[in-house]
Amino acid sequence: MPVVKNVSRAVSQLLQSSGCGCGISIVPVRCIGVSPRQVASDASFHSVSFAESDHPRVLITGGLGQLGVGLAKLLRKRFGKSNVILSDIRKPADNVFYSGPFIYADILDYKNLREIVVNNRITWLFHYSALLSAVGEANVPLARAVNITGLHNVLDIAAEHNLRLFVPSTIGAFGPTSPRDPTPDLCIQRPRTIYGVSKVHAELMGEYYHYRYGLDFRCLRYPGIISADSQPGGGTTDYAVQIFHDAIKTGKFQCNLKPDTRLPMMYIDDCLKATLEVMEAPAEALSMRTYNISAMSFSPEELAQEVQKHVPELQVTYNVDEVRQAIADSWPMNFDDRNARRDWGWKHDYDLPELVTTMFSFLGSDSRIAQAN
Ligand SMILES: NC(=O)c1ccc[n+]([C@@H]2O[C@H](COP(=O)([O-])OP(=O)(O)OC[C@H]3O[C@@H](n4cnc5c(N)ncnc54)[C@H](O)[C@@H]3O)[C@@H](O)[C@H]2O)c1
Ligand SMILES: C[C@@H](O)[C@H](N)C(=O)O
Repeated sequence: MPVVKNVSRAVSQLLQSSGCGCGISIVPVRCIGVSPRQVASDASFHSVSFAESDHPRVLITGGLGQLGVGLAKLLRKRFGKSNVILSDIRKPADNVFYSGPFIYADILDYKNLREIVVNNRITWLFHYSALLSAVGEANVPLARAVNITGLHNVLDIAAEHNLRLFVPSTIGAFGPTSPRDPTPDLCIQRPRTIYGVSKVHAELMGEYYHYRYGLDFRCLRYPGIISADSQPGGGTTDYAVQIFHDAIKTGKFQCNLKPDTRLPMMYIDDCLKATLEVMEAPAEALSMRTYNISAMSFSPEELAQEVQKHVPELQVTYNVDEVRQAIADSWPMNFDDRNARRDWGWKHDYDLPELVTTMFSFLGSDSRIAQAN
């Protein structure tokens, strides 16, 4: 198949000349065929001005979840609206659809994904599609397909087209035999969820592709992320978002984790800032390809106390979900992120009091139960 050979040779030469230094960069090109699908072309986002071409051309997969829309907003501010394409398999809300390019992309459809990357001349890919910890345990075959098979598709396309690839990992990539307080970057990782297993797999595969094929793979292990304008997608740390909504709406919150369950957490702005920073960091600054990032660590009772400073009438009860509790009990309590701070200057802005104040100012604490009564 001459086309395959030529592409393989060309990409290989490109990688070697980009100085990955490994000298064995035969990219894992899959059989190139004619894709049955054509991505609808949108003249406004295919015509790129000279100035815009200086910026990366970005694709975000799984972009309609808790984190993707915020990431698109941040990247569009930096690289221009038309240079950042949000994608998912779900239908976007009007405000998302009209805020910039959106495209359907199923990461399990290799050809469709490749076509999007080629047609839109993508150079950076943020791979956000995943099933999180609790929903993953409820549907292991689907979690395995999306989190592992989907990742394989993304890795091959990224290597084949010389993309810079960001894949988020998680505190969930550690397990009960990892040191939990604090958890360093490099230690034993034996997670007990399909989510955690798939994320360790992603870390290892990404690093393998980096050393084997020169793929510019970058990965951060996120703590539980807290956001005001987007809902979490079925994880163990979701309670830390729900408490704000319930405090405002009903003044009552039922927590599905025990009061003293301590987990690393982060406000979304810090998470997205770190993601952009590590993607923009010069390659020579990165002594590793997968970093822990940390901001704060708290338990439900500590979060409730801080929330009660804003909503003193909040009543908190506990009704433990055994699946989520077992997951939380196997995860880090504190994250050691010294390597990120040293290598590329990571620094968080939000501790617990700032997080809670920011959440209430975003959600409008004035509209809390007092008004509903
Ligand atoms: N939110 C957190 O607290 C947190 C913490 C650590 C790591 N992460 C990681 O960050 C990433 C984004 O997290 P999130 O909270 O936005 O997740 P989310 O569950 O809210 O969103 C995931 C998105 O993936 C999409 N998806 C599912 N199957 C797909 C498929 N076949 N093709 C394309 N898209 C598909 C879903 O429609 C959904 O919109 C994930 O990889 C997650 O593991 C998140
Ligand atoms: C921690 C993270 O990966 C996600 N919020 C979960 O709880 O599954």
